[in-house]
Amino acid sequence: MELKTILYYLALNFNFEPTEKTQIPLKLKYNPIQFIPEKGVWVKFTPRNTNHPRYCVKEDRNYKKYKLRRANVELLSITEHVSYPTMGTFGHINMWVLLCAIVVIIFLVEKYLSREYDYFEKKGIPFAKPRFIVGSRSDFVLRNKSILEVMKDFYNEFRNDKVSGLFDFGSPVYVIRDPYLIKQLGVKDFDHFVDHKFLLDADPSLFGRALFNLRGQKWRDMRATLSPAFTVMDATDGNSYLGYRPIIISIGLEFPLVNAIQKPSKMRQMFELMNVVGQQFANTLMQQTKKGEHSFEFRELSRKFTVDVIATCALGIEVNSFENPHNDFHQFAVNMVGHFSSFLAMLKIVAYSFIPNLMIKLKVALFPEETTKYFRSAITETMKIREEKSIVRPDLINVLMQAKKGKLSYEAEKDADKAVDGFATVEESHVGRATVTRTWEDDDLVAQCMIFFFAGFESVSTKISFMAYELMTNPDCQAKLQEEIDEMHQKVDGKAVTYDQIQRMKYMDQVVCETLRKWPSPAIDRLCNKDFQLEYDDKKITIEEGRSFYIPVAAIHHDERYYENPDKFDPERFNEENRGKIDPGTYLPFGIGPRNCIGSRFALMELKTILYYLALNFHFEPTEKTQIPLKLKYNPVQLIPEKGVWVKFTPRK
Ligand code: HEM
Repeated sequence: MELKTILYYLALNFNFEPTEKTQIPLKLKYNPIQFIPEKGVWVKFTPRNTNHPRYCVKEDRNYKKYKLRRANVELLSITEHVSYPTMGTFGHINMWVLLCAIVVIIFLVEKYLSREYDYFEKKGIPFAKPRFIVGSRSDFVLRNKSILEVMKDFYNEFRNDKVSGLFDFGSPVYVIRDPYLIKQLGVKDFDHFVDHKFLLDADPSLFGRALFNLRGQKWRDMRATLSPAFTVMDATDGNSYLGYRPIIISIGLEFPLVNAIQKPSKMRQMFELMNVVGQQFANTLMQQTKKGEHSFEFRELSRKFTVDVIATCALGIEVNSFENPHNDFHQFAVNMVGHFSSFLAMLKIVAYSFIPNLMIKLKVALFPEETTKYFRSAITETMKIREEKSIVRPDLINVLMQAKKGKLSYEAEKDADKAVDGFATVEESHVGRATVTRTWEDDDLVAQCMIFFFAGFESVSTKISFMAYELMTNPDCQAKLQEEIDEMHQKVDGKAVTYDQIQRMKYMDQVVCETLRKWPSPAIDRLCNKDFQLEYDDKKITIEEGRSFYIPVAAIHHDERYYENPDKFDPERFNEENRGKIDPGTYLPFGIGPRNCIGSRFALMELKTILYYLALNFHFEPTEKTQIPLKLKYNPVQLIPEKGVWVKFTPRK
């Protein structure tokens, strides 16, 4: 009936003719279930010149495309007297073959994945019971709980066991929850557990060459190459530093001019750049509020800050994403996060762990080719211009250019410098302090810019939004923070703060530390690269090469044995008196040991800078869109607010 109806009205209204795109004779593409024209059926519709009342074809593009196309196949079949039957018996046979093949494949996959389901049982270690295909990771498919809840469930199931097990699909993974063992495996016996579990170094896109994904000696060399960029001490870079003052005079920002004789550390130099972005951000927000726009989704908003920070500090590009949200860099960043958090990307990551050889053969890349291309050309072009014009700018590109020439080395921090940093900062180990002689290819260096770009803007903007949420819902904390900020503002006479001044703000550090405690990365992981004898209580077990473990950071941070009333936001946990009582094995926002977060100082600096300028200028309040209490959406990599964090900014008097 449908066919006849559409045929009636179309033929009533139009003449049908082939176009230059029409495939004549029509060929079929392969489809086991039905006949489908290989290149569709292109038809030119010419309205017929008759006096009948016309049927009006709906001006909906999809409707037209779909309905007309379907009708045309049948029209051709009728007018040309060519019969296009359904697949009939043959089609059904094919369908059954297909279904059987699917069932057999599922059966074989399950058989393959379940081959090690007795791994922990044999070792006498308690473990989360595996389920069909997904092992213990049904969260990955169901996505009905946040990763914080998933981690807490694993953790609480074996509350009193120092070590337990779970199955990432078919692969057995240890879960280490005892603070002493965490320190042992993460720091003391680090040489057995150098790399991450997911073998993404084979990813043919630039991402595979990024520090996070490198393994073994290559990782050690790259870590040592990059670490001078993240110290607070001066690095000997062989360049005479002439002072740098970013040119953003038009909006009348104040910032200290770096002294030409005293050569500041890389971090301090980068802070100057960040400071400018912080003030610029607060100024633009102030202008928006004057125009009557007060409420913003804070994660989205703070991404604009972090994109600008990372663009200037890492890549030497100045953009104002708040004023110009469609700039290439901001768009690129948003697309990159979109790709990374997609289900497809997660599948690729998992596949790289289980079938790395096949993935390498198929050259499956985590990020699309355009992303890599765009990034590569932006960085190499900048490096080329700098080389040609002898431009020296205190940013990561400069560090990488020096690293390429072998002109960088790490200098130990003075104790005084260490004291300046926030409590959460993680120290660089002997690995990062080593001298490197390896020559890097351009792509190796570009890849580091890419990971800094990615890590620097996405993880930080998410943490900033949690911080804003906590300050809105804990107005006492907000008031106390503003008191400290106002004091500092008076002390610097309304000018910009310096790195050391902002780092010495105690309550601000407490707020940041507590935010990172309550909303950390879900877990960190390590891969065993040589057999290890693990001894605890009366047990002795061997963790074999190729096995891996998780440290369930988020669950540890929410364990009331370490943090009383863990769901409460309480910056006093990190005051002078209390912070000394915290066991480092129970506070891991930036990971642990030589493989910890290389950007911890940078991240803290970003968090504090934005907090300083925003809390100095605005009160944060919830809007009717703010989700209280905040819920998390499912994401296997990080904690993300389900409905964002809506904030109303009211300018302070
Ligand atoms: C608040 C923000 C951030 C948090 C919570 C965070 C957290 C982490 C964590 C938990 C790890 C894994 C550590 C481990 O396995 O022990 C990590 C690694 C890493 N992070 Fe961050 N990060 C942040 C910001 C940054 C920034 C701003 C950068 C760069 C500018 C950065 C660069 C990296 C890199 C390159 C690694 C891999 C290190 C390696 O494998 O040697 N992160 N981060």
